[in-house]
Amino acid sequence: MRSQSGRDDNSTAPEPNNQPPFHTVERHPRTGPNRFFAEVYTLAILALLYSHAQTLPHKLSGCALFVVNNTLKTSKSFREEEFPGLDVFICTADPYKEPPIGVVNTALSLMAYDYPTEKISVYVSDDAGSAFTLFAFIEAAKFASYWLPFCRENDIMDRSPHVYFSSVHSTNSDTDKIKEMYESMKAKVENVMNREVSEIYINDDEEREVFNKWKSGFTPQDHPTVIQVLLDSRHNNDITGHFLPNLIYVSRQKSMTSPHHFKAGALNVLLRVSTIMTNAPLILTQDCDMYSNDPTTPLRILCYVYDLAIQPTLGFIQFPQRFQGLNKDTYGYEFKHIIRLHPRGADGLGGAYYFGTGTFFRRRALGDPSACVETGIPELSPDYVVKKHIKSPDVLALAHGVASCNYEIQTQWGSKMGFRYGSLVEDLFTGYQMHSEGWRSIFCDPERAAFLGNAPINLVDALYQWKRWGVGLLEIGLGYSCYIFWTILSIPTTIYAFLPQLALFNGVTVFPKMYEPWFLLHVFLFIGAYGQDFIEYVIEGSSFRKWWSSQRMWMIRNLSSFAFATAECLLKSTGLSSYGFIVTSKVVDDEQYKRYYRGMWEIGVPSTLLVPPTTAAIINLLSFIWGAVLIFSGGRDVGESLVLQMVLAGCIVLNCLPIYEAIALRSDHGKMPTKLPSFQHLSQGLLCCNFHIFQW
Ligand SMILES: O=c1ccn([C@@H]2O[C@H](COP(=O)(O)OP(=O)(O)O[C@H]3O[C@H](CO)[C@@H](O)[C@H](O)[C@H]3O)[C@@H](O)[C@H]2O)c(=O)[nH]1
Ligand SMILES: [Mn+2]
Repeated sequence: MRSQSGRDDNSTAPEPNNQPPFHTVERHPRTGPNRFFAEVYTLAILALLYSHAQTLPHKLSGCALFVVNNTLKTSKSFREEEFPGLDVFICTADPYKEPPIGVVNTALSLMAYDYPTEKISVYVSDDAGSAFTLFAFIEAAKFASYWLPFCRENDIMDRSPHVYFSSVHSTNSDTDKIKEMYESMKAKVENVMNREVSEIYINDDEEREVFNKWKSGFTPQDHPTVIQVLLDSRHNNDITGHFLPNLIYVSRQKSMTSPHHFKAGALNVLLRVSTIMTNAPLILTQDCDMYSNDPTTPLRILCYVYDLAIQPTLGFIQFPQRFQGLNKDTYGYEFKHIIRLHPRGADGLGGAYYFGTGTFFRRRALGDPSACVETGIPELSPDYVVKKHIKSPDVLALAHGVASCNYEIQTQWGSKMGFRYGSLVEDLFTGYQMHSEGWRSIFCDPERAAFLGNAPINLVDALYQWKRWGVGLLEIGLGYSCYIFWTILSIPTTIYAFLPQLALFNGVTVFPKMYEPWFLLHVFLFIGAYGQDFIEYVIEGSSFRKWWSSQRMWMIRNLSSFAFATAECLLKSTGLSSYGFIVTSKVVDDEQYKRYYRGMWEIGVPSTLLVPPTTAAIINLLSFIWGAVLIFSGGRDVGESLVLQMVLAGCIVLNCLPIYEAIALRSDHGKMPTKLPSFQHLSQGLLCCNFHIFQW
């Protein structure tokens, strides 16, 4: 454990006064059965290896060990003046994939937390350096002075205006008025995207001066730092005279010649800028689409932060990344295992992973930048008490300096300090490194989701997102969690999706026959993995349909995203390829959304990522039909020897039903594009099958 010197800002826990505990630790009720199953399953796999059969893909499932419950019963014992400051970091990177009005909604929902407003500072990192995003936030700052008191006075839970106005809500003249204001802000923010931020949108000289920076040669990849304090809690009040939170727009300097390290780089800039401006001991990192769904969330955090028993080593508190509007969850984004079940288990093993969003950090756990010999800036210390005004020229000059693209050269940023570089899943990597340094984390999963975001509603977007995660997991290496094996599982999955089927074409048996002793082992491994997965989904309150989507996407991801990720990593290691962070689109097209809501697959655009699943779909269907012909003509013996291959091909065919539908039965824009590169591959595949058939 790293030593912690100096007084921790959070250590002023209120007196216990015989109050109930802040939170309790319980053993998960399914710990025993889960462990037993894991042991039996491991033995079965060893038996399989022993039998020299090939590895069967299976899902590693976490052993839930402990659950940490928290309670708000004691929140009354805190005095508001004692609440620690909270710096909120919101990242955005592309105004076309992440429409500014969405980012604004996220920011407003967080600014409206049930927390002393003057203690909240919201920092927006704009990696695209977009005047549209800045413009949107200038408008949001004005709207906030109406929205925050409205939320407070009406005690509303949905504090993202978009969510509130889209839901069933009471209507009266106040609501109508504020809705009108929101709609007019939204229209302005959306209209400006179709042109540029011209004179008609600029209100005063200060704004004109800022937008002047966007003239000559300013591009998303090459531009100077822009830091704009849009709200300053010491001077800006809402319409009822209450303080407003600080709101600061930050677009770090970018240059074509300096690496920017994607989101981790953006977060590190915010870490430094915020240390200089507000230096709150608590930091919340948020993706731009993950809005707050529960205004009391920061109060829950205090239940952990103030617990003296865990405080010395507490690094971060993680909330699950939950998504709204999943409906039939076509692309398996309920993530029961990754975001709910496994972190609970990990809680009993030193702490949940960092998911990149919905995470409250203690600032000191991210390192002490002032201790770096190279910097020597006392204002960067986690213990530094900010006295200067946030808009003072000194503070702004220093903040611009630490946001420059050369600042990190020859420092420990990204290696020993802040958010870590070196993986496209910087979140998991940072959490892993913090755990290795001795920090622990806590998973907090209240019934009402603390945050909700958007999952992709397009198959190709989903596959690209998974490919990035696959590459990131491989970059981390084989040291951390079972998730690293996910990418590698693409190799056996691809083998299982093609090899037994090609053997089926030739009538060759690759699995044990029905009455052979190893047959039952295969059946157990198959039913055991799927059965446990299913039971956990259902016990956790999910539906059969969602479980089915999740297992189907597991297969598709392995054949596509993870297979490409593995290939890409191999190419990169030979110097033939490089990769970047492709931002997932958050744009919601109404037509696409309607089809998604009906549970239809949305493909529409050609992509090489679709090639392997499409080819697997066709090969499996043909081999299943051919196998049926063989069994029909060959009799019982042939049936007994091909049964496992038939079951495998049959399951893959069932999983691929939406692909057949998208190829042959649909005419809408979401169908499989006819120019898909797979058809060339497919014909090669068919030629190869014909060859085998011919040989047979
Ligand atoms: O150069 C970049 C690229 C991305 N982002 C931001 O990073 C966030 C996550 O990007 P997104 O495209 O939404 O990726 P997801 O795959 O949905 O994100 C998941 O996976 C990422 C790691 O791959 C984590 O950083 C995220 O927190 C986690 O939600 C967004 O707010 C982006 O604006 C940046 O700020 N700079
Ligand atoms: Mn996202």
